[in-house]
Amino acid sequence: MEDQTIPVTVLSGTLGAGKTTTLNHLLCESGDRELAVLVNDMGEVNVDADLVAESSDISADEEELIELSNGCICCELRGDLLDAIGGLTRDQEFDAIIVESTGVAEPLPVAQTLTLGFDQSDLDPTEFYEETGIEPLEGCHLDTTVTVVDAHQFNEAMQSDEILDDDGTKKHLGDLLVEQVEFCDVLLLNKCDLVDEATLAEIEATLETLQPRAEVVRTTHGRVDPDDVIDTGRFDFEEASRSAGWMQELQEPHESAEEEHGVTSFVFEARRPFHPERFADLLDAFPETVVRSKGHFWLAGREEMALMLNVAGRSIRVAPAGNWIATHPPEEREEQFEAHPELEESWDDEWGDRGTRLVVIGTEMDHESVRNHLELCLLTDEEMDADWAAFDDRFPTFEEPEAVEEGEHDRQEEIGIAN
Ligand SMILES: Nc1nc2c(ncn2[C@@H]2O[C@H](COP(=O)(O)OP(=O)(O)OP(=O)(O)O)[C@@H](O)[C@H]2O)c(=O)[nH]1
Repeated sequence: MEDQTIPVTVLSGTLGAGKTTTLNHLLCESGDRELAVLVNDMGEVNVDADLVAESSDISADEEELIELSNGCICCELRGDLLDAIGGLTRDQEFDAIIVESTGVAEPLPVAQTLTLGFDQSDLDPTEFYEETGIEPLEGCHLDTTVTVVDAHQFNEAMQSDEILDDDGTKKHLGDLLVEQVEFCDVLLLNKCDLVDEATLAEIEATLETLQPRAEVVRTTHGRVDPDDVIDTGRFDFEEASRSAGWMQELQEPHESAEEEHGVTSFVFEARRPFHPERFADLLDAFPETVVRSKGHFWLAGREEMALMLNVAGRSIRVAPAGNWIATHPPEEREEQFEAHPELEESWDDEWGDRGTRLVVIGTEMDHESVRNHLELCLLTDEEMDADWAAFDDRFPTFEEPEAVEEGEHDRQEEIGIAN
């Protein structure tokens, strides 16, 4: 059923991608639609809000332009974001609300705040309300999440070593870029005027592989048809959380050799562990043709815990991925078998569920060579019989593996040995 409440669109995108330009275009082209906008800047002064006010007929003194400064709406300003939207829906008659995030904001926590705040999901929001003191909002719904991608900077950003600081949380530019691409309904490939057709087609193919569910729209100076990004009805939290290309690839792996503009992928699987020193060496010099890799792996000497590899451009992170089921008490193991029969089928008599499953997505990537590199990191027959604890292991040590959930970036540690 169509939601009759006010649709909210969230614009994300790295610094300078063209979010403000797109917002201005939407304000100019909104026609009969009354738009309210909410602009988030990290600094004390909201430069973007001033720019929006300057170049459109909307004014910061009026109710329809709200600034949220000195913080980030994906972190400490989550409550302020909901308060501001609550104020807009209570006091004024608007047809749609647009939220412009800062260039370092992660879209998932923003969407989570909005879906919980609007009580739009099946998740239990009680804890969230208690933590934030927020009342559930009525009268609006998260409708479309849009990521603006700078076509001119895309390849450079993916190869960049630049580290961004989002209020203490450090992350690579490529990592943030991939996160923004993987979690959205519409991708605006902006600054198309600065890039040739072949490069555009290649970036488009990468974007479609990273996020197969999103609509990709090419734009110049953010000139998008407002109907493509406002009141589209495209957002669905559960679907958005599951739709990243790497996740789909892990669920239904297929070696995609039929390349589209050189973008291909494969799943690497192994039932013996990586040698910690050789795998660390490989991550230190990971093939540049790999754009994205994600999945869990087994490191010799870490028989309690699975580790998660997260490669996005030049960013390489390793985080705990929970204890192997083989370490669980037998009754819990039985429960897992009932819930996931395939687990029992692939169970190893000696090692249980321990193993490696990584999706690897790349541009002009030599599958054989990347596969070979990974295979050479696996323990040899001789090493399988050696004392694994004696191997040189410079991966970080992690505590409390069970408590960590994928997506909780603040607990993920920069690997330190890569880059
Ligand atoms: N050539 C070209 N320039 C563009 C295009 N879109 C935006 N720009 C320019 O790129 C610069 C950054 O654009 P903004 O809209 O401010 O980017 P933003 O994403 O809001 O940036 P932050 O708020 O700093 O994160 C401005 O100088 C724009 O005029 C485009 O399609 N082509």
